[in-house]
Amino acid sequence: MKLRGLYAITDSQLLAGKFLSYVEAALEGGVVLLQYRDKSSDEARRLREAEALRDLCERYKTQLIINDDAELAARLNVGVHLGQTDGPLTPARALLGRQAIIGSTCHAQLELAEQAAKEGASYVAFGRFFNSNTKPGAPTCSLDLLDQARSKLHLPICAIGGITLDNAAPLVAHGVDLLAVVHGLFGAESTAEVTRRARAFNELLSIK
Ligand SMILES: Cc1ncc(COP(=O)(O)OP(=O)(O)O)c(N)n1
Ligand SMILES: Cc1nc(C(=O)O)sc1CCOP(=O)(O)O
Ligand SMILES: [Mg+2]
Repeated sequence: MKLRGLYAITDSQLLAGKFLSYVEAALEGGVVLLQYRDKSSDEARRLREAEALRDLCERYKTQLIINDDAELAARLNVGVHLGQTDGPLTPARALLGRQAIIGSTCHAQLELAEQAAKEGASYVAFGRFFNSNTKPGAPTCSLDLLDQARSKLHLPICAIGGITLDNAAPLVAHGVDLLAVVHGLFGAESTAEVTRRARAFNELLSIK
């Protein structure tokens, strides 16, 4: 499966009271990957919500990725995204199997991406590129790093951090395959606007 397109990431605060309707609106707009990102320790709610997202993703033929939690991903038979402090890639790959999508946060460091590639990552994520409402303190990353990454890596490249429809085009021009977005998608005023934005992000990546 080619990993190219909009990568929507949920935010439990931003989506409070409209979680499934906004996610479904994004899927309607053609999201390629959907990440369940919930930083709480409410295991029961996390399982319930992740199961609901898995069922929705199955209907829309979208791949679900769980943030941080390889065990939960294994339980649901979906992918996982791991940051530098979320546990090593190699055991996660062994747990989830060869087909699973496993993403790795590489901040602005090419060496981290090369290491992730060796350890079996399916894509590498760089960021943050712009001011982020969701994670204002994340380290920053430049477009130059994308050029180096594109020439050295043979994996899909994901960009994250403050991405909106107004600032995403240069990322695509510098070789990004996946645009990972929270606020620039789910900060919309209505479900119709979420769907419109999702389609427009994919059009930037020449995906209709
Ligand atoms: C696609 C994508 N890229 C980067 C991150 C950030 O992961 P991490 O550094 O582990 O931070 P948290 O998201 O866990 O706060 C991500 N989640 N997704
Ligand atoms: C979860 C996350 N990780 C980042 C990184 O740079 O690693 S930036 C970020 C937040 C992305 O949300 P928004 O699209 O609202 O900025
Ligand atoms: Mg993490």
